Parts: sequence; C-alpha cells; structure tokens
Amino acid sequence: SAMSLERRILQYVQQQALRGDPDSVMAAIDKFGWEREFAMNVGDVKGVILDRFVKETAPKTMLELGTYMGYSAIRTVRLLPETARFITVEFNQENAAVAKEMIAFAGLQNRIIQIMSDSAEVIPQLKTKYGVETLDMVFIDHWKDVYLRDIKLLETNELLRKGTVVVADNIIKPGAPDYADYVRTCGKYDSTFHESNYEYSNDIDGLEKSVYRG
Ligand SMILES: Nc1ncnc2c1ncn2CCCCCNC(=O)c1cc(-c2ccc(F)cc2)cc(O)c1O
Ligand SMILES: [Mg+2]
Repeated sequence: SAMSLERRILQYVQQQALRGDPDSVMAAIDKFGWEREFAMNVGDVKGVILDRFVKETAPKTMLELGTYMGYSAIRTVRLLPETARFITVEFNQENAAVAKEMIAFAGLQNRIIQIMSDSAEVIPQLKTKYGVETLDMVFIDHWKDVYLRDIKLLETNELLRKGTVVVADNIIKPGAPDYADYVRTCGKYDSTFHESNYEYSNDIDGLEKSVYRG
C-alpha cells in the first residue's frame, strides 16, 4: 500500500487510542502487532521485563538507541518522573518522523529528547552537546550488528559509571552474538540473560541486562 507500515500504525493509534494517554497508545500498537501485521517494537511481553528493569533502576538520565516508532520510549518514560531525562536516537528519518507524531499523541513530547542521527555520531557528543555527565540506564534496540560498536563507544566516551544498567533487545532473534559474548566475558559487566518471547509471536527471544562494574 502507498502508506508505510509505520504510518498505518500511527493512523490506527490516532483513531483507536486516547490522545495524551500513553497506555492506550501502547495498547493500540500491541493490538495492531498481534492482530494485523508484525512490527519490530519491543512489544508487550518483553516490555513487561523492560518495565521491571526501569522501575528497579529509576534512571534520572537514560539513552535509547533505536527509537523506531517510539513504542519503547513511550513505554519507558511513562514510568519516569518529569525530572528524568530520556534521550532517544534514530537513524531512519521516516521512522523518526512517525515516532515524533506518536510521542506527541501520547503527550510525552516534553519528556523525550529525540535525535535523528546515527548513534555513532551522537554518542561522542552526549557530554559536550547534550550536557550528559554519565548515563544511569541505556536501552539498545537498533541495528544488531552495531550493538557492540556502540557499547564500546559508551565506554570510551566515559558515559558509563559503576552501576549503569545497559539493556539490549533481540539477543536471540535476530540475535547480537558478538555483543552478548562481549558483555558476558569482558569482565566489565555483571550480565544476565532474561528469556522471553519475540514481539507478537511465541518464538523465543530475550533481553540482556548488563550492569557496568565501573
Ligand atoms: N546506527 C544507528 N543509530 C541509530 N539508529 C539506527 C542505527 N542503525 C539503525 N538504526 C535504526 C534502527 C533500525 C531498527 C532496529 N531494529 C531491528 O532491526 C529489529 C529487527 C527485528 C527483526 C527480527 C526478525 C525479523 F525477521 C525481522 C526483524 C526485531 C527487532 O526487535 C528489532 O529491534
Ligand atoms: Mg528490537
């Protein structure tokens, strides 16, 4: 169809959900994912595990790599106080534009700093351009073959501190084997795998939670 999948989901949300109600926006995106077409949001099953990590960590400053449609940004920020700073980075301009409208519909546009750029460009600028000292939490959900490059960039740019929680999606499907191997064996993280289901499916997937030892 002429309209992209992401645009069709945004239209569905605008028709089915309640403006300013993040939970209704998430519910509409998840309903579309289960009942109509697959979309690569973290989804409602893995989302519950992510929620638990966010509540446990209560980050004041958080970075997300891979905004996509804004589902996990909305899911996360709904659990944070107004004072928290949430920065999300998306490379794909069309998806970033959809995310901007999705986040605005959810009423969270003042709580989310959206950057439309390659994470490799943004990470080295977080301290100087975005006033970040260190990150309390990171959610990695962008291209699976750049997860490892980017966690190393976070390390070398001194953005991690003792206790920073790094959560990564898709450890099984599509998989990020070089990343998983690194965080589990390099000695810099206490890393645990949390098995779950792949979004809108009964297939197996899971999140890796890696706490930086500092
Ligand atoms: N360097 C950068 N900086 C910022 N954004 C950036 C970037 N580089 C890219 N992007 C923009 C993100 C692109 C989307 C990333 N997500 C994915 O690619 C993804 C794919 C699947 C999937 C699995 C099995 C299948 F059969 C099909 C799809 C599931 C998921 O949960 C996913 O998160
Ligand atoms: Mg994902």
